[in-house]
Parts: sequence; structure tokens; C-alpha cells
Amino acid sequence: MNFDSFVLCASTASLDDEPAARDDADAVEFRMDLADDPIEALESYDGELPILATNRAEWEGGEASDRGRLDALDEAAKLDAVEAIDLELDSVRTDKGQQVAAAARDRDVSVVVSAHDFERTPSPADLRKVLEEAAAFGDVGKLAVTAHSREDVLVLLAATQEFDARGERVATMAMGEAGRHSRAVAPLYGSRIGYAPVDPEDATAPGQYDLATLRELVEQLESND
Ligand SMILES: O=C1C[C@@](O)(C(=O)O)C[C@@H](O)[C@@H]1O
Repeated sequence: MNFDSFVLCASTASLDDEPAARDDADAVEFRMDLADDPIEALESYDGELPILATNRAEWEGGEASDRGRLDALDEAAKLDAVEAIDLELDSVRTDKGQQVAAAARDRDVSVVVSAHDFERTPSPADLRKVLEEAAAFGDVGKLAVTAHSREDVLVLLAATQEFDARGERVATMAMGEAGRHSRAVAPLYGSRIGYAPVDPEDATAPGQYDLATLRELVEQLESND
């Protein structure tokens, strides 16, 4: 998957969502950890959108236990439709995570290295440290923080703009109500990935817009850029 420009992902636990996502999304983020039989679903996938496969660990806000988690992601990366995988920063710090990342790259599958803070927005310095490491390991370094104020969002956007200006690929978003607008605005500052559910009831993180709304907002803002 090419992250040269912004990629809007329909984030979902069911690949059956793909036809409904096609008009507005550039890709599907398949949350394997939220799906019943993810490998089987991937093997029988015949949609048009490329897939970013995520198998989010319990310790990073997902539902996958560590048993077989990275092996399943490795399996997923072997399938043609899967053009990118997401690995937590704490996963790529392990040998196994490095192996999965290297195997994906050998098959031309991109690696998004992600970090999440479900409590707060880290200090400007800490936030840069995390983004730096994630961007160094991944084709894209992703950071999702939790915003409690507009100021939190500004801190995130300032870092996004800085990294982008230096030619480092990052994706950023602020979770929570106070951060919601970051999802529409961050692409203007260089964020390369956005996430949205087709149906707002199926949100995969707090504060997400539904897919059609986020596409519309991003498009409107870009056309004014
Ligand atoms: O890491 C991310 C970002 C996210 O948490 C968000 O805030 O939109 C949604 C997740 O599905 C995805 O894996």
C-alpha cells in the first residue's frame, strides 16, 4: 500500500462491509482481533479495496491475546489482498515482531507501526520520541493519543507537521470527543492515514466520524487548501 498521500481506511471487524465502504474509502482496515475467523474471512475476500490488516493486542486496546497473534498477522500478510499490516511499536521491539515486519516487507507489504495512548496526550517531547521510533521502524509511524482539550490536538498537529516537513511519514489522530476534529484536520498537516467505521455504531476507537462524513470533511478541507 502506498502512503504517498492520505489513505482513508474503513475500519471494520467484518469484510462484508467492503461494498458499502468502496465509494468513500481507499482501503479497509480489517480488525482481525475483533473478527470471528479472520484468516478464513481474508482467504475468501473478493472485494476491490486493498486491506490493511491489524491484529490489535489486548495490551494495546484490542482483543487479541498474544497466543498466535503475530503468526496470524504473518499469515494475513501472505494473502494478495493484504497490502499493509499494522504492528504495535511494542511488538516491533521484539524479535518476533521484527521477523513479521521483515517477512511482510519481503512481500512488498507495507508496515504501519503504531502506538496508542488511551489516557492522555503525552508531552510534546514524549510524543515526538514515540513518533520518531515508530516512523523509524515503519513505512508509516502512527500515533493515536487521547485529547482532553484543543491544546492537546495542537500539540499533536504541530508534531505531525514537523515530521511531515522532514519527509517522515506519520499518521496521527486524537481519540475522544475533544480530539474528534483532528481526524478531519490532521491530513492537512501531513497525516497519512485516517480510520472510520461505515456505521458509527461500529466505531473502533472513541470519537471517530462515520466513513462518509470523514471522507466529505477531508475532501472539503483539501479543496480549500
Ligand atoms: O490504531 C488505530 C487508530 C484507531 O485507534 C483510531 O483512533 O482511529 C482505530 C483503530 O482501528 C486503528 O487500528
